[in-house]
Amino acid sequence: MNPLKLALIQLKVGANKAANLSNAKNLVLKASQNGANLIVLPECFNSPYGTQFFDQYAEVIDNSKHSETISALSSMAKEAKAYLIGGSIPEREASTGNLFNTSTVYDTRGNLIAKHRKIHLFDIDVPNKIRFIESEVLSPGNSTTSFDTPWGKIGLAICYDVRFPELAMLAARKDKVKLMVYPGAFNMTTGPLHWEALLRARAIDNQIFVAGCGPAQDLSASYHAWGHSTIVGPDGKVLSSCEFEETIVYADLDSKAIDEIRTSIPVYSQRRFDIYPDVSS
Ligand SMILES: NC(=O)CC(=O)C(=O)O
Repeated sequence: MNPLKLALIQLKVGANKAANLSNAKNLVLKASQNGANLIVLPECFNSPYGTQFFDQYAEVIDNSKHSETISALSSMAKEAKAYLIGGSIPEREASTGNLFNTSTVYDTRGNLIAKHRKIHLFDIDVPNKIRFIESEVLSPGNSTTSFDTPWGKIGLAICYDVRFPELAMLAARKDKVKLMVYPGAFNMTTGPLHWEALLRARAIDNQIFVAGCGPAQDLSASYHAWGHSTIVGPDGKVLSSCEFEETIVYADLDSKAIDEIRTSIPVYSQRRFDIYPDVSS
């Protein structure tokens, strides 16, 4: 099997949903023309990121009746003939009206094959820096997500979920994922402090590939994103990254690298679950 060519689209997101979708489409097609097999968009890619926007931009995700964004993503994947992780969007659950931060995944024919609702909501208050309380308007998801591809299983979670190592470990050990993908949107406070460190930590913990895809920075928006979309190898080295601008970050992922690091530094098989089977209390 040839390596998986991964493309992270660091999209510039604005207030106009139709423009965001059309911009995403252009860059998805560009990534596929450059040979990408799996293309990723950032967290909240069809709407500005902010609790004040989620209700206005929310869409129902329904297999039989596709929303504007779901239809657009499905067509993009089909036209690109690539797997597509559609960043995330504000989702409205039809039966309850509850809102979620939700990522959807499409195969090369445009079929919706997986859906992840952000499990850990971004509730932080750093004095004089940033206060963001997603739980004021969003409900949390309650399940982990992985999906099959010809390159093996891929795990999916969203942004703040990266801070919780248990999720990636579950995916790596139970689902045997080779790559964990996080559409994200860190900011100018938490980005420089933690973004790359967390992505590298999840890769080193589990000896898998890890990717985080953020939006480009827009200083006229209320939320100043950190950008820095990054792909990390199973040995913890950054394979590819960028800064703040709209761009596409690529890397070729060969699963042989996972076998090599697990053989040379075998922590994957040296874990002592007899000593720490449950650390929840
Ligand atoms: N946007 C997020 O969910 C998370 C984030 O910015 C952070 O953890 O920092």
